[in-house]
Amino acid sequence: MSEPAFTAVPVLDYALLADDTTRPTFIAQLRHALINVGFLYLANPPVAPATIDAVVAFLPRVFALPQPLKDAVRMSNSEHFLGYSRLGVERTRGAADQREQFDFATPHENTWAPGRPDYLRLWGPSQWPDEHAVPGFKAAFLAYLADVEALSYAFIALIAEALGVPPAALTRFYDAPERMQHRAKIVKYPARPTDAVSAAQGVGPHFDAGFLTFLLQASDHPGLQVQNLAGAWIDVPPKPHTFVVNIGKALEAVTQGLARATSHRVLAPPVGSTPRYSVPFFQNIAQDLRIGEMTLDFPEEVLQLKERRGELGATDSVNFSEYGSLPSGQVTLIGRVKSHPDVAQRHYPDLFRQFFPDGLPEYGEAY
Ligand SMILES: O=C(O)CCC(=O)C(=O)O
Ligand SMILES: [Fe+2]
Repeated sequence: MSEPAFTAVPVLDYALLADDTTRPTFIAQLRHALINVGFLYLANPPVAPATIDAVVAFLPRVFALPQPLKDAVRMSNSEHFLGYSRLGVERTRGAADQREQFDFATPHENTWAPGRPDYLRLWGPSQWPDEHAVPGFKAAFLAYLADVEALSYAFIALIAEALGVPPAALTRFYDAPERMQHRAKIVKYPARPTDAVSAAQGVGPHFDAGFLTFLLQASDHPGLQVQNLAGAWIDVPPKPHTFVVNIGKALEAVTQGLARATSHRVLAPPVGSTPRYSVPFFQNIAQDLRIGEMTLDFPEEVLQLKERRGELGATDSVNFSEYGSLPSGQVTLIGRVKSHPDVAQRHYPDLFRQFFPDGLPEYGEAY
């Protein structure tokens, strides 16, 4: 008998890990969520509420900065695709997303040198908004990043345990922590305008890259949806004091599809709504790995759970399918080029021409 397609995203309580009698329950729930859902809520995560609240309180203020201050840190300044993107400039599945965002990352000095692969230019310093205009934001966000980064490493060890492999089977996909960089962004989804039906795409259907995503739904708005095994869209409404955790395409690839990368999207808030805010954190893997050559061996009883999952229905997401053939950094770079053609045109002109042979897609002024 195969697993029925899920109709809700499971909630896992991190507090269960603190006690040896409840820990196995968490691990079993995690195994189920990885294999049959690809998404979970993590309640009571080990990130202090004050650290989260500080970031949440800043969000409306950062987006309310005068436009010239936001444009001063525009993403097209950055070969690392870090910085500010105006509403409508980002694209998913070839259509414009209706969200405004700042991409940041954990601290990292770029060491790319001419002659080395282009994807090694992807990691580098963030562009922070003017400290005088939002005093304390940078410090609050860096504190948040550090805690979620630590959680992301702790969580990958739990995933190894849930799938019956030693932690090193997964941690070998990272460089030394000081050589890694992980990204996070703050996102604002304004209400959809009255006159445009197409503007309902907050972000179109997609998979995430890398290993894990930790998403903070930072306002009380529905809109996030995930696609179940049968292809139906399931709501993932915000739940206080939780992160939403999902699997990236790289983790799916190295686990031979045991851990599912689940297709997801965000619908823009309805006409007249206040804006929705979110803060996704994306855990990367080392850039120069060809993970198609690095799959893992799993215990037979775990592999059988995959068999029981049955056939996967078609999803609406198509991105990051190149992990089998290209270095991981190149896969990420292609994703960035497709999402941010304006940035690519400026910093990666050859790749830009490859993916946009007809030039910049239409979205108002070039940026
Ligand atoms: O804003 C959200 O809730 C999800 C965003 C997302 O899926 C992404 O940026 O990859
Ligand atoms: Fe996503």
